Amino acid sequence: MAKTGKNILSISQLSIGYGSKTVANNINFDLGAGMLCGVVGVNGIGKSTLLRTLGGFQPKLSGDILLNGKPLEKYSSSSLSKELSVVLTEQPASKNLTVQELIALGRQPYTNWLGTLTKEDKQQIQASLDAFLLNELRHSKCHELSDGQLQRVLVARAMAQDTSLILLDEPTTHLDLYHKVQILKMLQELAHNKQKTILFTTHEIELAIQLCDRILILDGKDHPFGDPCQLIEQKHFDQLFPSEMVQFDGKTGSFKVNK
Ligand SMILES: Nc1ncnc2c1ncn2[C@@H]1O[C@H](COP(=O)(O)OP(=O)(O)OP(=O)(O)O)[C@@H](O)[C@H]1O
Repeated sequence: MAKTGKNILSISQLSIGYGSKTVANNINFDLGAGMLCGVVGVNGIGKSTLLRTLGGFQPKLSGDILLNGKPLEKYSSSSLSKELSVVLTEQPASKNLTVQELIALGRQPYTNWLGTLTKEDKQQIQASLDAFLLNELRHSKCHELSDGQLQRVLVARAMAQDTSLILLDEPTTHLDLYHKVQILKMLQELAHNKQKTILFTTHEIELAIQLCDRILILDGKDHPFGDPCQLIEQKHFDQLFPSEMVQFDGKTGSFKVNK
């Protein structure tokens, strides 16, 4: 089960955007160890912008991002790589690497300048191969993999990096329903069993409701955050899409198309 306690990620009064263009402001939420959190919202509302800001790829406009109690901008890139791993939608640059080699790259923050893998590094790589069912594929080249297999490899690399926070941008894109559920369940297990804090953007709202411990709804106004059941009770999903087309059914936690 997810644990509460000390916050791994603490966001207050955060504004995100590009130069003079504010994409979203007044974002507030906290995540403890062992929590799986989905970020949902309509196209263009700012999910990827938030993820890139939390990952340190672009500056915040204002507000506070605390990672393990320390402002994100105070981390050096080498110390940040031991606290935060990011899985983006882009394909890996080195698709000629084998699955095992790509996952081993997750150990880079811990290896010496020769890149020598210690016993602990090798154990972490093996644990990541096991957790994401990649043993049989360990010697396959990444360019030979299906989208679902590649996504598992990318998340396994983040697991090998062994950071307290893992951010993922749309990890279920291009996957069929079975493989969407598979990857989200693996993320849930990683969060709950290894006490990782995991935040991902998604359009799979119904799956996020079923599997996440917390959901952040980017709605262009208040950005509700909380336990999925609580957000349903407070009717926060009802306004997400224009009601003439799609309606949310709070009893089933699913969306229905108006015929
Ligand atoms: N590099 C950029 N410079 C300026 N504006 C940008 C840039 N990238 C994105 N935007 C704008 O920021 C807003 C939020 O985009 P973002 O990609 O974060 O939304 P999103 O919720 O992830 O969308 P989607 O669900 O379609 O992936 C959009 O209006 C987009 O046009």
